[in-house]
Amino acid sequence: MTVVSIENVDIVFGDNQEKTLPLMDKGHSRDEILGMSGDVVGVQNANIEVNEGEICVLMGLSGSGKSTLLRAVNGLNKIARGRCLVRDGDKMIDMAKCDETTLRHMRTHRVSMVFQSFALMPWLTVLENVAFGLEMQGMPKEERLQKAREQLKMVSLDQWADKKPDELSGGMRQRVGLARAFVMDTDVLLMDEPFSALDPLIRSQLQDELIELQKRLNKTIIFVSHDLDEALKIGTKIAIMESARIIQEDTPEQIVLNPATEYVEKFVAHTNPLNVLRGRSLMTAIDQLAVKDGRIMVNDDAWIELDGGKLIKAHNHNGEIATVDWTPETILANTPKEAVFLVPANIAMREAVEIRYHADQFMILMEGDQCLGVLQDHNFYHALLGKHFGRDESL
Ligand SMILES: Nc1ncnc2c1ncn2[C@@H]1O[C@H](COP(=O)(O)OP(=O)(O)OP(=O)(O)O)[C@@H](O)[C@H]1O
Repeated sequence: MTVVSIENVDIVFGDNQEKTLPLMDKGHSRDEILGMSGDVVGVQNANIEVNEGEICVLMGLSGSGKSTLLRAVNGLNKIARGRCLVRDGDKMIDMAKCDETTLRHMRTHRVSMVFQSFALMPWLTVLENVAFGLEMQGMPKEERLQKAREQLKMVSLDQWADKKPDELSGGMRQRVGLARAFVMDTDVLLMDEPFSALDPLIRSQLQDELIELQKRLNKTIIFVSHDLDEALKIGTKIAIMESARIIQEDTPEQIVLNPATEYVEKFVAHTNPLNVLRGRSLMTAIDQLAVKDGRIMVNDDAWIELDGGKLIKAHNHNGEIATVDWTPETILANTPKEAVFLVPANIAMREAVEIRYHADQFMILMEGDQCLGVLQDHNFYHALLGKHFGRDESL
């Protein structure tokens, strides 16, 4: 179900929109337009659909338009053209065109925002800060303090309820920010670089907590980040922005495998593929393996025999090799090191590397009883060195 739908959105800062919009349509660049009309193009022709339970990350360099687009979703930025629709029950409300009463209703019940600067009120306690938004919803005091307490527990800060924000570390304050957003129980959460001011360990921990909270609460989240590793970790969908435009929108794995432009490729070149890539995109497919005397050669020493795609045997020069049907529950220490592991085709690269670290042999990727391909060391090196753009068919 679509919860947020951004349709052909243009956002322009400045007073010359009648002049600027036609310049945009003629294909002038953002810099040219700044020179010609004095206006800054914040967002140009953005289109995104975010479904219930998705985390959509807007990613790009500073100034690319991420925050501008995010702020349009709760009506903080004026839209020059296009629509920004947010679900309200069975209706979609255009945040750019609705009246003040509807906008207030949407902001208190449907969309809430978490900022990079924690924006806590220093004179209120941690508990009161979390409960503050509920007061705006008109909830009675006891009920809102109770809800705020539950939420603080979820971010492990219940012991800190009566402290003031300045008695907390940055990471703790950002957790209060998260609790304050989640307590509102709105369907949509907008998060503008909420973790970027934190040191890497705390940041990674909060990312994990966000993913956990999200699993439990099934919110729809739009998250701004300039860090592709963060985007790949938490995003179910990533929209990459450059100079006010969305230049690629895709799943994390597809962004890493098929960067649309050099700009995206530069980001991807610095990421760690272990948590993103899956067996199917790393493997050498069965039909790419050489066949000698009816044997499908995995490497110089090992081969497999198939019948209608089903595995009959795996061999090497010592004879037949035992196989292990791997599942995520398999305890590697209890499995033979000499075995060929049969793994699901969507196995995460990290899991496959763990198996290879334990076992001496290649792996076979399975879909049901069908062998799709094999994974061995050069497939991993290939991905780790970022050579998976435009796959090398000779593998
Ligand atoms: N209120 C404003 N008035 C004028 N120009 C603005 C305003 N807000 C943003 N801009 C301009 O719009 C462009 C996009 O800015 P935006 O803050 O959305 O980028 P960003 O990708 O979020 O960058 P950062 O990561 O640095 O926050 C920039 O050129 C910026 O100068």
